Parts: sequence; structure tokens; C-alpha cells
Amino acid sequence: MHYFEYHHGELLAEKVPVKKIVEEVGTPVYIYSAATLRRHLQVFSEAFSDIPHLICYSVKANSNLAILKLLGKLGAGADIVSGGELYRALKAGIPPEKIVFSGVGKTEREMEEALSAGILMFNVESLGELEALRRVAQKIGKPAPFSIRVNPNVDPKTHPYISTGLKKNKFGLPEEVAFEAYRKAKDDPFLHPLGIDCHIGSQLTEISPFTEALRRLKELYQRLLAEGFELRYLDLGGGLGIVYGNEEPPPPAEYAEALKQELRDLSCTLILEPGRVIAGNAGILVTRVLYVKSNPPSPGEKEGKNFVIVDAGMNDLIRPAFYQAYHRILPVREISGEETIVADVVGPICESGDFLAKERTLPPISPGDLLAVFSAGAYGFVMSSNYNSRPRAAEVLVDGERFFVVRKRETYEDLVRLETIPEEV
Ligand SMILES: Cc1ncc(COP(=O)(O)O)c(C=O)c1O
Ligand SMILES: N[C@@H](CCCC[NH3+])C(=O)O
Repeated sequence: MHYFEYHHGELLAEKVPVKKIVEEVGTPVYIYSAATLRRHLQVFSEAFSDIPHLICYSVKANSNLAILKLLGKLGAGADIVSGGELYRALKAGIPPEKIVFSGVGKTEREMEEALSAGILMFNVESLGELEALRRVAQKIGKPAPFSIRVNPNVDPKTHPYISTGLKKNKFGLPEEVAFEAYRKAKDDPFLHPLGIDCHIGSQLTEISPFTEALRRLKELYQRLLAEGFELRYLDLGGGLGIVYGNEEPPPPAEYAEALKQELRDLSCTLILEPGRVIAGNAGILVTRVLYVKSNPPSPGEKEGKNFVIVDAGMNDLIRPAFYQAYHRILPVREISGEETIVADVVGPICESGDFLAKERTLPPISPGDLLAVFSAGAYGFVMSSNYNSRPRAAEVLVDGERFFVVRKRETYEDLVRLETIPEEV
């Protein structure tokens, strides 16, 4: 299901006036739909409405302040992984008591900032981190609420780079080690065990790895209750997949049903940390075609090679280069006729890995055409960089009849702002 439907040159969820936006801010530009973001959060949240739950939107998926504010206003909390994300979440008005802090490499400074801010809890990923958290808590004289992130060694059946719940991944602690860590923390005045956490991976398209992980978490939760711990939260992380091409991920309601079944005899608040499923299909990247190049076939070959060269590169959207990810691409205009071409859609960066699509069947494309790259709302702008000294794209949020430039395009001056040229060199 794609939430922007292509129709007569406009991408609709609410009418997204792509051409008008491009006239104002140029290309490449990320365009997000407020209506779609709201709907995604509501559908997800409603699926859990009959049990105690907290949705902590995973800020890393798309951390634009306007989007955080929009989701926060609908009741979302935040899953953060850095001091920078804490700063953003608070700035966008997300209440600290709805923030959970994950990540294997939290620094003591970041812990101090989060503890002072009064976040709900830390998802602790190693014994060393638990000791550091204790030190911080003692220093500022405030017990640290925490969960241990368990690594349940469950195969999420996703791309290896975004699998996080296998023993070979750096995340979390095995159940037995976690159990011992809870025991050690039990009577510590500066450590306050509040729950158990896990996150097994991203872009999961099957339910069974989630239920398997939840079963393991539940067992540990019950063991800890039996030991006298007063836990309240079970955090299953994020990870629900979306449609990019021909994937068939379960809809949120089905996913929620399976989790609720698994939890039926347990009294706790379920925390979920969805990112991609909220933001992924609420955004597109719009890029302009600069050139179209056709290389003739080599001797013995039937076909030549076509390249559609666009003004967005791997620095703008790295997912195709990094994960060989598929993103649907369509021209922002009416498509007439049956004629097609097969081409690589490539960017201006000096790397052969700089592509948005390989061997893609497209309607005929001309220089000047606008192309919409779909499903770019999550892990799009946030993973962009200034490689090749390219200013990062603008971000625009469409809300009903209006649109807002929620992040300006960077300028060359922005690129050098933090640099100094020492006299001596
Ligand atoms: C700890 C944690 N929570 C939540 C998420 C969000 O995942 P997704 O965007 O797949 O929902 C991630 C990213 O995979 C993560 O590392
Ligand atoms: N960046 C990844 C998802 C990473 C999830 C973070 N734990 C992607 O684009 O698919």
C-alpha cells in the first residue's frame, strides 16, 4: 500500500503540490505528508488501544522537529539513541516521561543529560554501561530507571545490516547475563529496574520473529517477578516492515493481535518503538533529471546501457547503495502510452555505488523531468551527508492545503561554517 497515489501529475494523500513545492525550494527535496504521518501513528496506536501501551516513535527514522512535534501532539513518546536525539525530542515538546534511551554506546555525559531531564528509562545494553549509569545516578543523586536490552538470538529474517537480535550482533545481552545484572542491581539505591527491552531488527515482514522474541522476554519477565522485582514495562522495540516494492508485511492490527495473544496472561505496559512504519511511506524524495545517457551495446551484446542522471545522489538517499534497497520511482507527470526504457537511475556523486535504482523499467524520461522516489520518509534525510560537498536537501511538510519548509536547503556557507583555516598552515 503506497500512501501517495499517483494521479495526473500530483502525488496525493492530501494533494501534494510537488511542482509548486519544487518551484519554491528546488530539488532535491524531501516531501512529507502530515495526514499520512498522523494516520500511520493512529492506526498503529489504535491497534493496541485495548491494552496498556506506550508508543515511543523511533526518532532515528526521521528526526525533523516538525514531525516530532506532530507525532508528540498525538501522544507519541520517543525512542532515542543519542544526546542529540534527546535534545530534539525535548525541543519538539515530547514529554521526558515518555522517552526511552537505547543504544550500545551511550556516554556518561549523554546519560547525565537524559537522567537530569527525567526520561522514562534507559535501555541498557552492557554490564559496563550499567555501571556507568550507576555512577552517573550517584553523581547527580537520582536513581536511574532502566531496562536491560535482551538479545534473544532470534533471526528477524531481514537485511544483515539491520538485524539486531542475533547473538553475533552487537546489541543487548543474553538472557542469563541480563538476569544476573538485574539481581546485582536489585538492592542498589541508584539503579531502579523498571522493565525489560529488546529490538531484534528493522523492516521485518513476518510476525513470528516478534512473537518468538516476546515469548523469551516474557519468560525472563516472569522469572524476575518471581524474584521480587517490581517491573512494569515490556519494550519490544520497533521493526515492523513496510511496502517498498513487493513486500507483504503484516498490517499493524495483525501484528498487534499476535503480540496481545502472547501477552494475555501478563500484566505490564507494552512499549513499542516504531520508526519506519510511521514515517517511511509518509515521505518522498523529489529529484530532477539532469541528463539521459545511452551507451551503445558492446560487440556481442544485444542491449546498450541507459543512465538517467538525476540531481539526488547517495549523499541524499543512501539506502539503495547501502542495502541494495528498492525504492519505487515514478515521474511527476501524467504517463501516456506503453513505451518503456530500462535504465540505471544514478546521482552526481563520484562513486559507482551512487545509484537510486538499477535496471529499472521506467516510462520514457527526458532531462528536466521530476522523479518521485517513494518510501523515503524513514532513513532518508536522516542518513544524508555532505559527501562531495553537496548541501543537504530541503524538507517540506504538506498539511492539508498548506505546505511548510521545515528544513531549508543547506548553503555552501553552511558546509564550511564549523571549519577554521589556521594562519599557520
Ligand atoms: C532500538 C531501536 N528501536 C527502534 C528502532 C526502529 O526500528 P524501525 O524503524 O524498523 O521500526 C530501531 C531501528 O532499527 C532501533 O535500533
Ligand atoms: N537505516 C536502516 C534502518 C536502521 C534501523 C536502525 N536500527 C534502513 O534504512 O533501513
